[in-house]
Amino acid sequence: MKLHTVLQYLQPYMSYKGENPEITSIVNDNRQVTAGSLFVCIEGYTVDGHDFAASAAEKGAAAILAQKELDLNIPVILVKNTRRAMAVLADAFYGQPSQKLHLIGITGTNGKTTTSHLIEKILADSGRKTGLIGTMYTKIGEQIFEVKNTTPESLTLQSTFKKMADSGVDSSVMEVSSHALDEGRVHGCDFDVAVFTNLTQDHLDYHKTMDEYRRAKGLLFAQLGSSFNHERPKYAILNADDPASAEYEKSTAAHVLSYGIDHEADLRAVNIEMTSAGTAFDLSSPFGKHKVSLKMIGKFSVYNVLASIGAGVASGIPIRQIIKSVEEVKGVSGRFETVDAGQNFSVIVDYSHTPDSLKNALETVKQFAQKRIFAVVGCGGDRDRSKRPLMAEIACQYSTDPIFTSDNPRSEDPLQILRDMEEGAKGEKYKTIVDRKEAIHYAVKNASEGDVILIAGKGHETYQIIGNQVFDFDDRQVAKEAIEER
Ligand SMILES: CC(=O)N[C@H]1[C@@H](OP(=O)(O)OP(=O)(O)OC[C@H]2O[C@@H](n3ccc(=O)[nH]c3=O)[C@H](O)[C@@H]2O)O[C@H](CO)[C@@H](O)[C@@H]1O[C@H](C)C(=O)N[C@@H](C)C(=O)N[C@H](CCC(=O)O)C(=O)O
Ligand SMILES: Nc1ncnc2c1ncn2[C@@H]1O[C@H](COP(=O)(O)OP(=O)(O)OP(=O)(O)O)[C@@H](O)[C@H]1O
Ligand SMILES: N[C@H](CCC[C@H](N)C(=O)O)C(=O)O
Ligand SMILES: [Mg+2]
Repeated sequence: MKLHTVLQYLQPYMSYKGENPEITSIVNDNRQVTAGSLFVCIEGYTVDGHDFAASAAEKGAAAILAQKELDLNIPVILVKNTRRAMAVLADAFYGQPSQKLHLIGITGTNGKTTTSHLIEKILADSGRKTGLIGTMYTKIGEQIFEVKNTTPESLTLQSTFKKMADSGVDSSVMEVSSHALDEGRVHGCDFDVAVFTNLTQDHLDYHKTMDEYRRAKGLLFAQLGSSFNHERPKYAILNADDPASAEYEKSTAAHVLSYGIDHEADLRAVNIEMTSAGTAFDLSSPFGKHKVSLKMIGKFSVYNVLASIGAGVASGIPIRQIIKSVEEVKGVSGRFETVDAGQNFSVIVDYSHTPDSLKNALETVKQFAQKRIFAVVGCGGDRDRSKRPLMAEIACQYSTDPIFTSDNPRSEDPLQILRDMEEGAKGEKYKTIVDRKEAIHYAVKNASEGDVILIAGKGHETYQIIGNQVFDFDDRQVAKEAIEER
């Protein structure tokens, strides 16, 4: 594509009449520059991409997109906001691929990964060829690719959509993080269905206040197309039991389908019955009443299933078929996953890393624990500090044997993270074991018949980040070894 062609998409932002080289790729990392690249300089949170412009030019970049003057011997195109311009160019360069897909976005503090997998299964079972983008990986058909972020930046995202469309994918499900909405990583994404799971505390290191966090998540609904294309209707699937939904309903022009348990909703679960083997409920919906019998447990699973049913209905799939699909799901990797090595107590590995998800997980455990509940809990470093004492307090309140340990300390001192946690547990009985492996072994060694151990925070993760080193670490594996050692 010629530089002038690429730039025509930025006309509202700039005018440029210089050279017109061929643009072979658009990148925002100088390490990815090859001959003919357009290098986009992003002012980041840790470094300034403008500092890598000279290196990009040396590596053969054809042009630079910047928001600061740069003195280089290749064309430098100046715009006010490179992140925004990058999203516009990404969409154009890859041929507006999201318009070729039935695109479903999911936002909310907890449940995005789980819900996205449920929706993917519903779509796949109905004969669609699916793609998925989220915390664990990107999936194109059956192929799996590693990811750095839950929601990638715009260039990666749009190139992924193009790969999906090129390989015959017709429907794609993605997690949309609040960071991505705030940074405009999803600008240009033509969502057909936007799903809201819930809003509780997390990420206040980034958003500062709950109001700002709520506003960021709301962008997904505000940005759903505001024109009524009746051949391709847009839907917002909102949680009637979460107060933020009222605001999101006001901010979207899309059709709204609500779901809930405690409040009136289009899709409502009533008569919920839970056992340690599963959850059954009656679904009332505009399409009649249906019995649903899940293999997953917990009230939160019912919410995720209701949200997925909403997305399925909004995707034109018959409700009976949707129910059949969700009834088959055993669970999602690292989410309330049981570790079974023949022991006479339960071990559950879960990805709860927020106060609300930890409380939900422990409340669910309480329903079938016969005696003690061990909660092995840590909090991530370089993340919202204010959730640490809250999570510690919840661990003390909802378990009999709270064990505070490390999650991914990242650049922080693991002992300081534990001290932050301990602030929330004053006067309570708990144990602190900084080494996660030791903490898991301690719980396993001390558990007896009928007890439950919840190992929270790292779920599917197969690593632990301490300082800037990444160590192999898998809670499920470590728990298994500990059980075998008993
Ligand atoms: C705080 C935050 O949102 N950071 C994200 C942000 O990074 P940044 O803007 O700070 O980038 P930077 O590292 O300073 O680099 C600036 C520019 O210089 C470039 N660069 C940098 C180094 C170099 O040698 N050469 C070079 O060209 C970079 O490519 C970039 O263009 O933009 C990057 C690209 O989109 C993200 O990968 C990065 O996520 C980091 C890894 C992160 O930890 N983010 C977390 C907080 C996050 O976004 N989490 C949510 C999930 C939350 C949830 O699900 O609960 C997510 O969506 O992942
Ligand atoms: N609907 C829900 N409401 C509250 N808690 C939930 C819900 N669904 C799952 N959880 C809890 O939250 C944990 C994380 O779930 P999941 O990975 O699906 O969320 P996520 O929103 O994708 O998280 P992340 O923001 O880290 O990507 C689960 O392990 C479970 O304990
Ligand atoms: N998406 C979340 C995942 C947290 C997982 C937890 N294990 C941690 O490292 O804090 C985040 O980036 O904040
Ligand atoms: Mg996720």
